[in-house]
Amino acid sequence: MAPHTVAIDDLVVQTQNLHRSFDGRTILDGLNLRIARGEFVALLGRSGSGKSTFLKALAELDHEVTGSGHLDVPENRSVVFQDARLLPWLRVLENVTLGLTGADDAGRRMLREVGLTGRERSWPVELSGGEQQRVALARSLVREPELLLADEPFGALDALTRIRMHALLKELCARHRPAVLLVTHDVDEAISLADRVLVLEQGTFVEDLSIDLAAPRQPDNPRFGQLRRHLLTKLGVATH
Ligand SMILES: Nc1ncnc2c1ncn2[C@@H]1O[C@H](COP(=O)(O)OP(=O)(O)OP(=O)(O)O)[C@@H](O)[C@H]1O
Repeated sequence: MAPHTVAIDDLVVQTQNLHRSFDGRTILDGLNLRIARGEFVALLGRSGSGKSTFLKALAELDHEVTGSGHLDVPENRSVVFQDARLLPWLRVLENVTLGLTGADDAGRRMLREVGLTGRERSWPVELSGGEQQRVALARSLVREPELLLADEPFGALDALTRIRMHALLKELCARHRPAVLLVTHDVDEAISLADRVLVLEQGTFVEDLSIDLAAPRQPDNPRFGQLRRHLLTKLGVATH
């Protein structure tokens, strides 16, 4: 695997030799990663390979991660999970601006950006799963984070909604420019969205691939197919 070069003064994430084990079982085995400002990185790996464990380490939600090196992540970061995790007793706009003072206008703008103008006063329970995830994205981006950590954010959505959400996330990232670490099990999602795709296997990154594909990234493009086959092979899936 060729090392990925990133300008040293423009790093948003830097991990050195990150380790995590559970009950004597090594899950992260000395991971080194650098993510540059505004870079979109997708993280693939088989179920149980440690993707969420790695994301939790970057979110500083796991204080038992060890390593002889260090973990640098910005304070201003947001996390989005597979379930929107909205507070049911707060209206949509209040969910977006929770913890921020004087942010109603920014919250309304964000809700417009995610296509939810007119739903500011709705309760979360009145929204579909896709709409709730749009609110979660608005909540995460209204803070203009330097780093957006997303753990299978579209995993629970139907295929059509997922494609719409991909387009939305691309648009939002182009406007707000956070660095992104997107955990996904969906190879096409990774190729469609990311500048760079990592594959985690047996505790280490076995691939760090730049996606050299111009927009629009269509799955029927031959180069898309090549990248898909390459990544599936790295994931141990036979492609004939
Ligand atoms: N708190 C915990 N206690 C014990 N084992 C854990 C804990 N969290 C994760 N693990 C184990 O670590 C391994 C990696 O889990 P993790 O959730 O990071 O995988 P993943 O790649 O995100 O999987 P999936 O794609 O299925 O979500 C799994 O074997 C899991 O059982």
